[in-house]
Amino acid sequence: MDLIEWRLFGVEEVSKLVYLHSALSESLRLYPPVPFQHKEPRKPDTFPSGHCVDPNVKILFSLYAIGRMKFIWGEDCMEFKPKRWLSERGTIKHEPSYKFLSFNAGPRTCLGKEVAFTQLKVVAASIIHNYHVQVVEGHTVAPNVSIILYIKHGLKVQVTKRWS
Ligand code: HEM
Repeated sequence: MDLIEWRLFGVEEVSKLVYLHSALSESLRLYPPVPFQHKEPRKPDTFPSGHCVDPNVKILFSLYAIGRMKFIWGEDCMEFKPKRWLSERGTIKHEPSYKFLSFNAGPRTCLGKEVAFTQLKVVAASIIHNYHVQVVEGHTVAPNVSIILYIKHGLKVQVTKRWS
Protein backbone atom coordinates (compact mmCIF):
# COMPACT_ATOMS: atom_id res chain seq x y z
CA MET A 1 0.00 0.00 0.00
CA ASP A 2 1.27 3.54 -0.80
CA LEU A 3 2.47 5.42 2.29
CA ILE A 4 2.05 8.81 0.65
CA GLU A 5 -1.22 9.71 -1.04
CA TRP A 6 -1.42 11.00 -4.59
CA ARG A 7 -1.28 14.75 -4.27
CA LEU A 8 -3.51 17.09 -6.28
CA PHE A 9 -2.41 20.74 -6.29
CA GLY A 10 -4.98 23.44 -5.53
CA VAL A 11 -5.67 26.70 -7.40
CA GLU A 12 -4.15 28.83 -4.58
CA GLU A 13 -0.97 26.78 -4.57
CA VAL A 14 -0.37 26.86 -8.32
CA SER A 15 -0.76 30.65 -8.47
CA LYS A 16 2.65 30.82 -6.73
CA LEU A 17 4.41 28.55 -9.25
CA VAL A 18 6.21 31.24 -11.23
CA TYR A 19 8.72 29.01 -13.06
CA LEU A 20 5.97 26.56 -14.12
CA HIS A 21 3.99 29.53 -15.47
CA SER A 22 7.08 30.61 -17.46
CA ALA A 23 7.64 27.10 -18.84
CA LEU A 24 3.99 26.86 -19.94
CA SER A 25 4.13 30.31 -21.57
CA GLU A 26 7.26 29.25 -23.42
CA SER A 27 5.55 26.02 -24.60
CA LEU A 28 2.54 28.01 -25.79
CA ARG A 29 4.82 30.48 -27.60
CA LEU A 30 6.58 27.72 -29.55
CA TYR A 31 3.54 25.45 -29.93
CA PRO A 32 0.36 27.57 -29.96
CA PRO A 33 -2.63 25.15 -29.86
CA VAL A 34 -4.38 27.45 -32.37
CA PRO A 35 -1.52 27.73 -34.91
CA PHE A 36 -3.18 30.05 -37.44
CA GLN A 37 -6.25 32.20 -37.80
CA HIS A 38 -8.13 34.19 -40.41
CA LYS A 39 -9.94 37.50 -40.23
CA GLU A 40 -11.73 39.76 -42.70
CA PRO A 41 -11.91 43.57 -42.56
CA ARG A 42 -15.42 45.04 -42.27
CA LYS A 43 -14.42 48.01 -44.45
CA PRO A 44 -11.46 48.82 -46.71
CA ASP A 45 -8.31 49.52 -44.73
CA THR A 46 -4.55 49.91 -45.13
CA PHE A 47 -2.02 47.99 -43.05
CA PRO A 48 1.02 49.75 -41.55
CA SER A 49 2.98 47.84 -44.22
CA GLY A 50 1.04 49.72 -46.93
CA HIS A 51 -0.98 46.65 -48.04
CA CYS A 52 -4.58 47.56 -48.89
CA VAL A 53 -7.34 45.20 -47.79
CA ASP A 54 -11.08 45.24 -48.44
CA PRO A 55 -13.98 43.10 -47.14
CA ASN A 56 -13.45 40.48 -49.89
CA VAL A 57 -9.98 39.74 -48.58
CA LYS A 58 -9.36 36.93 -46.12
CA ILE A 59 -6.29 37.63 -43.98
CA LEU A 60 -4.49 34.52 -42.79
CA PHE A 61 -1.90 34.91 -40.07
CA SER A 62 0.26 32.30 -38.42
CA LEU A 63 0.48 32.39 -34.62
CA TYR A 64 3.02 29.58 -34.94
CA ALA A 65 5.33 31.77 -37.07
CA ILE A 66 4.80 34.90 -34.94
CA GLY A 67 5.94 32.93 -31.87
CA ARG A 68 9.21 32.15 -33.64
CA MET A 69 10.16 35.48 -35.21
CA LYS A 70 13.64 36.85 -34.48
CA PHE A 71 12.63 40.48 -34.62
CA ILE A 72 9.93 39.85 -31.99
CA TRP A 73 11.61 37.30 -29.66
CA GLY A 74 15.30 37.82 -30.37
CA GLU A 75 18.17 35.73 -31.75
CA ASP A 76 17.29 32.81 -29.43
CA CYS A 77 13.66 32.71 -30.66
CA MET A 78 13.84 28.99 -31.55
CA GLU A 79 15.15 27.94 -28.14
CA PHE A 80 12.93 26.77 -25.29
CA LYS A 81 13.91 29.29 -22.60
CA PRO A 82 11.37 29.71 -19.77
CA LYS A 83 13.65 32.38 -18.26
CA ARG A 84 12.62 34.85 -20.94
CA TRP A 85 9.32 35.09 -19.04
CA LEU A 86 10.98 35.99 -15.72
CA SER A 87 11.81 39.52 -14.59
CA GLU A 88 15.04 40.29 -12.70
CA ARG A 89 13.04 40.13 -9.45
CA GLY A 90 11.95 36.59 -10.32
CA THR A 91 8.34 37.55 -11.03
CA ILE A 92 6.42 36.82 -14.23
CA LYS A 93 7.22 39.21 -17.07
CA HIS A 94 3.92 39.93 -18.78
CA GLU A 95 4.29 40.31 -22.52
CA PRO A 96 1.74 42.41 -24.46
CA SER A 97 -0.96 40.24 -26.07
CA TYR A 98 0.00 41.59 -29.53
CA LYS A 99 3.46 40.06 -28.98
CA PHE A 100 2.43 36.78 -27.31
CA LEU A 101 -0.43 35.92 -29.64
CA SER A 102 -1.24 32.33 -28.63
CA PHE A 103 -4.54 33.51 -27.09
CA ASN A 104 -5.07 36.11 -29.83
CA ALA A 105 -5.42 39.82 -28.97
CA GLY A 106 -7.93 42.64 -29.20
CA PRO A 107 -11.73 42.38 -28.95
CA ARG A 108 -11.83 38.63 -29.76
CA THR A 109 -9.05 37.61 -27.40
CA CYS A 110 -9.47 34.29 -25.58
CA LEU A 111 -11.84 34.67 -22.64
CA GLY A 112 -10.46 31.55 -20.97
CA LYS A 113 -6.76 32.48 -20.80
CA GLU A 114 -6.58 32.62 -16.98
CA VAL A 115 -8.71 29.46 -16.62
CA ALA A 116 -6.46 27.70 -19.16
CA PHE A 117 -3.28 28.66 -17.27
CA THR A 118 -4.76 27.56 -13.94
CA GLN A 119 -5.89 24.20 -15.37
CA LEU A 120 -2.53 23.62 -17.06
CA LYS A 121 -0.67 24.39 -13.81
CA VAL A 122 -2.90 22.17 -11.66
CA VAL A 123 -2.50 19.23 -14.05
CA ALA A 124 1.23 19.75 -14.73
CA ALA A 125 2.17 20.35 -11.06
CA SER A 126 0.19 17.29 -9.92
CA ILE A 127 1.73 14.99 -12.54
CA ILE A 128 5.29 16.30 -12.07
CA HIS A 129 5.04 16.08 -8.27
CA ASN A 130 3.79 12.49 -8.28
CA TYR A 131 5.52 10.97 -11.29
CA HIS A 132 8.79 10.97 -13.12
CA VAL A 133 8.01 11.31 -16.84
CA GLN A 134 10.64 10.41 -19.42
CA VAL A 135 10.15 10.62 -23.21
CA VAL A 136 10.87 7.19 -24.76
CA GLU A 137 14.24 7.27 -26.54
CA GLY A 138 14.00 7.31 -30.34
CA HIS A 139 10.38 8.45 -30.36
CA THR A 140 9.85 11.15 -32.99
CA VAL A 141 8.11 14.19 -31.55
CA ALA A 142 6.73 16.31 -34.38
CA PRO A 143 3.87 18.81 -34.59
CA ASN A 144 0.97 18.07 -36.91
CA VAL A 145 -0.14 21.14 -38.81
CA SER A 146 -3.92 21.40 -38.72
CA ILE A 147 -6.54 23.78 -37.33
CA ILE A 148 -5.47 22.61 -33.89
CA LEU A 149 -1.80 21.89 -33.32
CA TYR A 150 -1.22 18.45 -31.89
CA ILE A 151 1.57 15.89 -31.72
CA LYS A 152 1.73 13.85 -34.92
CA HIS A 153 2.69 10.49 -33.40
CA GLY A 154 1.59 11.24 -29.84
CA LEU A 155 4.08 11.58 -27.01
CA LYS A 156 5.41 8.18 -25.93
CA VAL A 157 6.60 8.41 -22.34
CA GLN A 158 7.66 6.14 -19.53
CA VAL A 159 5.94 7.03 -16.27
CA THR A 160 7.26 5.95 -12.88
CA LYS A 161 6.06 6.85 -9.41
CA ARG A 162 8.27 9.31 -7.54
CA TRP A 163 7.16 8.12 -4.13
CA SER A 164 6.23 4.70 -2.76
C1 HEM B 1 -4.25 26.68 -23.86
C2 HEM B 1 -5.57 26.83 -23.95
C3 HEM B 1 -6.25 27.84 -24.86
C4 HEM B 1 -5.77 28.49 -25.97
C5 HEM B 1 -4.38 28.40 -26.61
C6 HEM B 1 -6.85 29.32 -26.48
C7 HEM B 1 -6.76 30.14 -27.61
C8 HEM B 1 -7.79 30.92 -28.09
C9 HEM B 1 -7.71 31.75 -29.28
C10 HEM B 1 -6.48 31.88 -30.18
C11 HEM B 1 -8.90 32.37 -29.45
C12 HEM B 1 -9.30 33.38 -30.54
C13 HEM B 1 -10.14 32.72 -31.61
C14 HEM B 1 -10.48 33.71 -32.72
O1 HEM B 1 -10.16 34.90 -32.67
O2 HEM B 1 -11.08 33.26 -33.71
C15 HEM B 1 -9.75 31.95 -28.35
C16 HEM B 1 -11.06 32.37 -28.16
C17 HEM B 1 -11.85 31.99 -27.11
N1 HEM B 1 -11.49 31.17 -26.05
FE1 HEM B 1 -9.70 30.24 -25.82
N2 HEM B 1 -7.96 29.17 -25.66
C18 HEM B 1 -7.63 28.30 -24.66
C19 HEM B 1 -8.44 27.89 -23.61
C20 HEM B 1 -9.69 28.37 -23.36
C21 HEM B 1 -10.52 28.00 -22.22
C22 HEM B 1 -10.10 27.03 -21.11
C23 HEM B 1 -11.70 28.67 -22.35
C24 HEM B 1 -12.91 28.67 -21.46
C25 HEM B 1 -12.86 28.45 -20.15
C26 HEM B 1 -11.63 29.47 -23.57
C27 HEM B 1 -12.61 30.30 -24.04
C28 HEM B 1 -12.56 31.04 -25.20
C29 HEM B 1 -13.68 31.84 -25.73
C30 HEM B 1 -15.07 31.98 -25.12
C31 HEM B 1 -13.22 32.43 -26.92
C32 HEM B 1 -14.01 33.34 -27.88
C33 HEM B 1 -13.83 34.80 -27.56
C34 HEM B 1 -14.56 35.69 -28.55
O3 HEM B 1 -14.69 35.31 -29.72
O4 HEM B 1 -15.00 36.78 -28.16
N3 HEM B 1 -10.39 29.27 -24.14
N4 HEM B 1 -9.05 31.06 -27.55
